[in-house]
Amino acid sequence: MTGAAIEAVGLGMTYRSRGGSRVLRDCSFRLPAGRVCALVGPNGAGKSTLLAIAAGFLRPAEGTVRVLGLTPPDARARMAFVAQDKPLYPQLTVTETLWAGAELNPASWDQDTAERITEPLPGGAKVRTLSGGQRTRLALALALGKRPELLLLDEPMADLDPLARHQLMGALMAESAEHGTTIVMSSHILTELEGACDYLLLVDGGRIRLGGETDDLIAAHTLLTGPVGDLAPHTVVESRTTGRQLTALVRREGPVDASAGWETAEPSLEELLLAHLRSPDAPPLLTPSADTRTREAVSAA
Ligand SMILES: Nc1ncnc2c1ncn2[C@@H]1O[C@H](COP(=O)(O)OP(=O)(O)OP(=O)(O)O)[C@@H](O)[C@H]1O
Repeated sequence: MTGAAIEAVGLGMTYRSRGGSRVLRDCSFRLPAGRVCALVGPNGAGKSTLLAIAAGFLRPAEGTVRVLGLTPPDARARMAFVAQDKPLYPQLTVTETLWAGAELNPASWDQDTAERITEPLPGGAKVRTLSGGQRTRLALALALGKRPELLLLDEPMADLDPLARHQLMGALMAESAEHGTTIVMSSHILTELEGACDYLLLVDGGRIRLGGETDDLIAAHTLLTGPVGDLAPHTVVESRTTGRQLTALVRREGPVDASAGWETAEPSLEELLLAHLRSPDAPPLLTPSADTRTREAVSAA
């Protein structure tokens, strides 16, 4: 699949009850189709708001968002959204919920996939009697059964036990690999994302701080440890000194000065994210595939 699954330009959002203060500001990014994207950021960063806008449940105050090349409401039939509170009909049973999924999505419904996900649940159990994790399983079954091109998941794994998390993560990965489904998954559990997601969006304070291929974002950074010294010309994300010892995360602008006596290492995903979260003034970084200006520049040339 080619093209963008999501393309946002200058997205801004306010909630009236917050007196007009911005919860998203000037968010511009592109998520190429077919990627499994981790949406990370601290509590209150704006992740759920961003997902709800992409799903067409909220209208942005500023800017535009295109989903699968369409406005979010027009793209709804081709995407699925599992919100944090997993809204389901409490009076329906598990089996009836899947029937409803089939009725609502006659053209695309995949009963086998949905049943594979709900397999451990008793079909006759009413939704209102299910545990939080069991409801999550059913909500994911509905979403995957729809066979969407884009799957938006807001903290999907938070209430699942480790085995269920492992199994459902595997099902999501298989779905993406087999059908090219784009998946966006918000989470605070970095270990769950590290091996699974090949794309990353870091939202912090309503802004996009990092966006792009996880490997490329990691590779653009270097951890330096050694004697205190001049870090120019590199872009410093975070630097700490203890006595005469320096620890810094930088974006390399050319080779690292061999005479400075620094040891260099590639940061882990966690080190990369934590350094950015501790340094809100570090400049944002979008790889070319995530940068909406790249295509404008290419088409203008
Ligand atoms: N319905 C609402 N009305 C008013 N303010 C809201 C509403 N929903 C979210 N907010 C505010 O918008 C900001 C972003 O919230 P959002 O839920 O998008 O963050 P998040 O990154 O998903 O957080 P978390 O990781 O805690 O789920 C927060 O300051 C929150 O208080």
